[in-house]
Amino acid sequence: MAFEKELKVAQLAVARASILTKSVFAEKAKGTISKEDKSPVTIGDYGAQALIIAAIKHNFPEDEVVGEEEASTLREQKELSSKIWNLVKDTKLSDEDSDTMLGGPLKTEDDMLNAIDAGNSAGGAKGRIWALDPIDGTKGFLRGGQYAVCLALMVDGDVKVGVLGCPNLPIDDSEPLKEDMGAAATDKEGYGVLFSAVQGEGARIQPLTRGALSGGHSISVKKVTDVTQAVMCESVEAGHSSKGDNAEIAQKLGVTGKPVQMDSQAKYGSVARGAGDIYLRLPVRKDYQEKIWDHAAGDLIVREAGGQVTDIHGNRLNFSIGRTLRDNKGVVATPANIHAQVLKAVGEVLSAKI
Ligand SMILES: Nc1ncnc2c1ncn2[C@@H]1O[C@H](COP(=O)(O)O)[C@@H](OP(=O)(O)O)[C@H]1O
Ligand SMILES: [Mg+2]
Repeated sequence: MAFEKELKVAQLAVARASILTKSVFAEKAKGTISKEDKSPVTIGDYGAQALIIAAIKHNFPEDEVVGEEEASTLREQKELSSKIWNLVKDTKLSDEDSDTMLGGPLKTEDDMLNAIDAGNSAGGAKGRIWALDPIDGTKGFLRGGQYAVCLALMVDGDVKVGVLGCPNLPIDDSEPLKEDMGAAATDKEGYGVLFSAVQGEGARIQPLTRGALSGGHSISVKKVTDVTQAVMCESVEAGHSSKGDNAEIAQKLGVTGKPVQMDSQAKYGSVARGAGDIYLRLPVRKDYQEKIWDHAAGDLIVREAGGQVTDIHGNRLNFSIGRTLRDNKGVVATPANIHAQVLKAVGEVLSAKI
């Protein structure tokens, strides 16, 4: 098996970081942190990035990381920094051997800040580079909905390993996709999954509960024989993907069900396990460049599960040109057998607008 150690480190690091984000949310849910306070997401984001980068650097010191966050403002906010440090230093997996593999907990607050800042790679087409989004779907995290801890390894610009921690998705693959799953799910039994894929070796899912990683099975997209019955999923945020265009495309395809709205790369995971079928991300602002950390893991997981992922023009997402996907516009992720049909509808609706 290729990239065995990379996969293990990524799975364990994402699991450990997911535990941290869940504990931050639990504080918020208890009311210790007020509803208006946005700091939980900041704490979760920085903390998760520190834990994951520390694990990568311990195991693969030469590798680079493209991480969404950097610590310059945190270095000025001592109180926030020490709050995050208190969580980071205590976040452990339930299995001690696994913690040891990750290099154990970080030693000092300064180590934590340096780990966060090590996510400063410019990306590109050469060498081993990890793409990391410590909390994708910030809005979802804050409202108790879907969010994801996302990590992918690219080698020479090609995604080889992808892992998505989705603490609020149901463990049961056959549970129908619902918008409010997250709100019901936080810290309840039966929720929390980890998706992973290695290029050429398929995609898997396993439960992400109490930090233990066990069990799991391979997953595949649903074989959609009648596109009118397909389940579509889209962003919650109207500013991230055009709902109007999505509705027109659905109509053109004859899809009758309402699209399921959820934040984060949980959408990619849902398509990969056959709970959702079509994920469209339709540009709202022409000048917006998608970030590689918002797509790298999901792109591989869907493709390894038998799906196809392109932009709205039918081009593969190009992760080799830096921190953004500036060569691509939007995303069309579907089971391979209906991709051409969906892409055609996307093209017809969007070209009529130019
Ligand atoms: N104008 C825009 N168009 C598309 N995506 C955007 C956007 N502005 C921000 N985003 C990205 O959308 C991500 C969330 O996607 P989704 O809507 O699928 O949940 C955000 O990730 P973060 O939540 O990590 O900041 C952010 O990177
Ligand atoms: Mg994101």
